[in-house]
Amino acid sequence: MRYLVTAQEMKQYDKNTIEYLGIPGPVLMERAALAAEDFLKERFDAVKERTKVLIFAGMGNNGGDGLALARLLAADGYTVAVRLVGDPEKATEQWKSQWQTLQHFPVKTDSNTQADEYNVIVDALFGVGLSRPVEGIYAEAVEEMNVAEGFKLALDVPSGICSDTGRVLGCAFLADATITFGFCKRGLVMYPGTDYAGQVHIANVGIGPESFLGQSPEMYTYDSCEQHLPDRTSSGNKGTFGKALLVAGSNGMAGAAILAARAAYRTGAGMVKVITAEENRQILQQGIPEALYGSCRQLSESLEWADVIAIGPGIGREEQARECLKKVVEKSRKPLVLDADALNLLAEENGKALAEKLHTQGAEGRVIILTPHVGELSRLLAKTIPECKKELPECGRELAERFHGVAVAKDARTIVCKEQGEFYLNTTGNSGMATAGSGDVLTGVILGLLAQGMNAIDAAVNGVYLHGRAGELAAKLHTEYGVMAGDIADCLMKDYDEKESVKK
Ligand SMILES: NC(=O)C1=CN([C@@H]2O[C@H](COP(=O)(O)OP(=O)(O)OC[C@H]3O[C@@H](n4cnc5c(N)ncnc54)[C@H](O)[C@@H]3O)[C@@H](O)[C@H]2O)[C@@H](O)CC1
Ligand SMILES: [K+]
Repeated sequence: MRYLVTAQEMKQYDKNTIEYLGIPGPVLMERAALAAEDFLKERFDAVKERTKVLIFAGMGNNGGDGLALARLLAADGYTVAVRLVGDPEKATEQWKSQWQTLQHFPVKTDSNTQADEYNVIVDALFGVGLSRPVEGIYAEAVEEMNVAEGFKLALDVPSGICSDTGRVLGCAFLADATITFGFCKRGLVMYPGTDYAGQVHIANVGIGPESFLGQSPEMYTYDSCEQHLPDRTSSGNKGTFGKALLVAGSNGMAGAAILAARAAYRTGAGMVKVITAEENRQILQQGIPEALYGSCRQLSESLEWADVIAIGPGIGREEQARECLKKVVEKSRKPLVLDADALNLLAEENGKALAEKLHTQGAEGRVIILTPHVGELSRLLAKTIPECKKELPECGRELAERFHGVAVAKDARTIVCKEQGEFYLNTTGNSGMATAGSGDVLTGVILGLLAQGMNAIDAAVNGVYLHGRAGELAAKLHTEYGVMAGDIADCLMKDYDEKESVKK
């Protein structure tokens, strides 16, 4: 598990480390600079004589990190120059102290440096203290760094990237790599910040969980399959691994049902039954012979049969779909995944009564997982799409609260939200997954995990992780251009090592 922190959280943890744990600020800064030095030495020690480093330093402690790095590199024999950007009179105390020390080292600090004469550019303009758009001399400095040739390293956060959202404030440094201190900042994994950050390295500078003092970060991610999948009993039969009911596919939309059913099986469900339009019967049975088939008339008895239910992929918004949704809500209390048109139906004026019922059921303990993309989320919350995109965690949480369930807010960085507690931000996947049917596969994955007895939050978190990971494997085979939803379903679990619970 990897924490993702906001600027405010990071500042609080800095403060706690210094004031409560008693580790002085200059020690933290020194460790930050040492980590950055190690990072550069690993890459450039072999060509030290030819390496010329130019560090752009702002007037805050990020600039202070830059000054400390300049000193360490110079002491180690590197050719180093520092370009100050801002008014040193207004610099922080730690910065001033670093500046004093730097005067004893062979570092060029006049303003005549030309970025194109250096082959390593370090951005130490702003870190988590960035508070407004980058303009004027700061924007000019960012522009100069960006057009320069050579390797580009950002300290803590690329200047201009909002640590909390990944948004560009004015303009931003385009790094090859970012070395970030203490904890990974949210903006380094969210878009577009992640593209500006390049490769992200997290340096331990002595700020750890001990510094939380009861206030752990609100967001986390996973970097590998470290999270646990349901145990598989060797003696289990198909009943052991759960009976999953999938209500999917109106006339002409059999593909959605096939994709979701295949994904549920690939994730480990014992039995999958698909309730779909009569017209889809043949194509469904050819497309996925492993699945049981049922018509909409058989929904009530199938609800009895099932352990878990998903409804939505390709159902459309016609009367039959509305009838099915009504039955699923009114005649069952079993764990339920709601996706696609099931969500759109709930957002409609005449879906409000059903939404109310679900809210009550959620409060009474029914497991409810909603998997809206931003458009569906905006309809459900009666907000605009830009509003939802801008505040995806908050909007996801609002939806989770509304249904007393778990909301999977799908975007390039999908966020899993509970009513309270931390958010999971997913970092697996790629642009190849923005393709028709990809969401149907995710619904199947989550359904498959629920069928095996996983709780709602674990099924949602693991589901989006595995779905994204399958997308990465599919892109290896077909490139991001060529990935189709069926490829994602086929790549599910392909690199999962049951014994190690990590990527092979
Ligand atoms: N507190 C600590 O002990 C540690 C801090 N560290 C470094 O310190 C950084 C945070 O330092 P600070 O809090 O001083 O903040 P920054 O150095 O990120 O920048 C803050 C300064 O920039 C100004 N500023 C913000 N946005 C601006 C804009 N768009 N245009 C012009 N000026 C702008 C602010 O008014 C402030 O003076 C971290 O990112 C990290 O690099 C590290 O040394 C690790 C330990
Ligand atoms: K920076």
